[in-house]
Amino acid sequence: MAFCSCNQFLSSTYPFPIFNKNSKSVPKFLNSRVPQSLQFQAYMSMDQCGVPLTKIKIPHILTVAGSDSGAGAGIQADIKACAARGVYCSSVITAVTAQNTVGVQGVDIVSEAFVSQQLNSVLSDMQVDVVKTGMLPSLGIVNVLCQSLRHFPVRALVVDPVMVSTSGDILAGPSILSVFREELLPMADIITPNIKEASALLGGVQLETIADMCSAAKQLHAMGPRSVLVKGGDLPDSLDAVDIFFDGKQYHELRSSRVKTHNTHGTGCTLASAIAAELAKGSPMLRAIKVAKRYVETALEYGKDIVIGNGPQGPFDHLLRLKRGLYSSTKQMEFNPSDLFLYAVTDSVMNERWGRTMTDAVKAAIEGGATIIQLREKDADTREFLETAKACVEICHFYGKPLLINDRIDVALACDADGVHVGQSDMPAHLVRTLLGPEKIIGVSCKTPEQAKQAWIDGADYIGCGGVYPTNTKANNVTVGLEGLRTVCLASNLPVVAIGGINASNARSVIELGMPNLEGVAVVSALFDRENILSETRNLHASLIQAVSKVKS
Ligand SMILES: Nc1ncnc2c1ncn2[C@@H]1O[C@H](COP(=O)(O)OP(=O)(O)OP(=O)(O)O)[C@@H](O)[C@H]1O
Ligand SMILES: Cc1ncc(CO)c(N)n1
Ligand SMILES: [Mg+2]
Repeated sequence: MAFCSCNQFLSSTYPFPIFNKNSKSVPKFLNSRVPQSLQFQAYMSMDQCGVPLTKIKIPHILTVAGSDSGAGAGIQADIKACAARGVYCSSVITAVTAQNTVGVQGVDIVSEAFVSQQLNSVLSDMQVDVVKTGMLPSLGIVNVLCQSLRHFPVRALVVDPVMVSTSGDILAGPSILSVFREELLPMADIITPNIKEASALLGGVQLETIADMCSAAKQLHAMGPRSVLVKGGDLPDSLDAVDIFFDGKQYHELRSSRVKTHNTHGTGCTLASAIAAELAKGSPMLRAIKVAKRYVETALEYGKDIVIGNGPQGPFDHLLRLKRGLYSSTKQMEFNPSDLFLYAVTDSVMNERWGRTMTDAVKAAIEGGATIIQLREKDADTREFLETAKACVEICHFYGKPLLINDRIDVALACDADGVHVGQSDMPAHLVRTLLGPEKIIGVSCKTPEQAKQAWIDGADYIGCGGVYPTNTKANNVTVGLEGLRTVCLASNLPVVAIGGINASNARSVIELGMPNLEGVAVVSALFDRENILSETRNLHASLIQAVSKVKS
């Protein structure tokens, strides 16, 4: 059945018009023979491409700020901070700066008419919750912004009164001060000046102590904003990063440890965007500031050692990810279905029985021909498991083999494993994919065609199917047999690895099923509950090679 396009969809229950409300055309199918109530349900639930029309209002920040070509501050910082804090961010650009870690080499101011046009485009259409302002380089731009805000009121306004970059370059001159004081500040729910900006707004008073910051916050509050945060990132001789929040009644001293780093370019823009993000999610002001400050501190800590540029003040890591590559000895393994050929699943109880360490067992299995390792740990302490997992990642990567973690997504993330394997009662694979991201390898245990189809929809990379034969390794495990394995392979769009009671003598029957997407066998006891892992793995590998060549011939 053909359905009409998205922009003809209007919901009477949704508080905002989601799609083009000017569309007057009546959906064609309303004239067809399908009962109208059914048509409406179908219409409500999917578009012409079969895409579900789920109505979710995303918190939306509009940043009105300047572009920083070095991308540590300005619009670029705002968008990254909003992405990190899980809100949508649109952007009205007021100026384009040529800027790097050394300083600001040039500024090109966008005309007020074009700033106005951008504001109109976004505010007239996109359901903005909170506006956050940064660099507002001309009096005209501040004026058109105030006009737009009066015309399109939003839930909250966060004003970061950007004037001077940390490098000392002027981003907005004294000409804007009067319109700032008279027009913009009284509309703001919060203003977030740093020490220099607070001083400039107050006509040049010196601010050197926390008491000075409190007094400045009070005087700025008298100019009309609902609350004031004076930021102390540049407070001389302060061991902590101290900010003062004044809500008109009470002062709050917000203190965090000062991260020892030169990578602090853009902390102010980032803090203001993160405050806006929390407000858009519904937090009250003080809570929004505390969360935002904690986020800035975490991001600074995370990015304190990164090197970008040669200047005195580098950018940091808004998404807390850049550092990852530096510490892992090798990059994430790319998944190849042939990795499933001889899939070794570890068992620490068996290792104890034979008096060996996990790392020795993993090493022996790989040297014997294992093509992928899964660490399966049911009882160990998390900390002990993590340490073992880290050591095993190193070994596996040394040999160029992927390492997966059974069940424990947290451990997989913490040791930067190549992926995880989950069962039907563990976390659903689509959530695992969300948590681990697009690169990691995800395997799912499936016993039925339905489970196999779901694993594919959920974004898994492979299916583990079993128990093929009865096994003691897993209690109460249903044996699906070779026939069950065949059914799952036939139903699956994904590569399959067979598991359950497989060893060197019966592996051949599994391979001889001849299913094109059956890539290999997974084994526990046949390798690890034996005296010599190396020779057992070699044997199994040889049997598999033999079986495959027989199937091919
Ligand atoms: N080294 C640091 N460690 C922890 N927090 C810091 C550090 N430097 C700044 N901050 C915090 O970052 C936030 C931004 O304050 P800051 O005074 O740096 O703003 P700013 O001067 O406007 O920044 P920028 O102009 O670089 O964007 C404040 O909450 C401040 O306490
Ligand atoms: C564009 C821009 N906005 C704000 C700041 C303040 O950090 C900066 N350096 N550059
Ligand atoms: Mg600033």
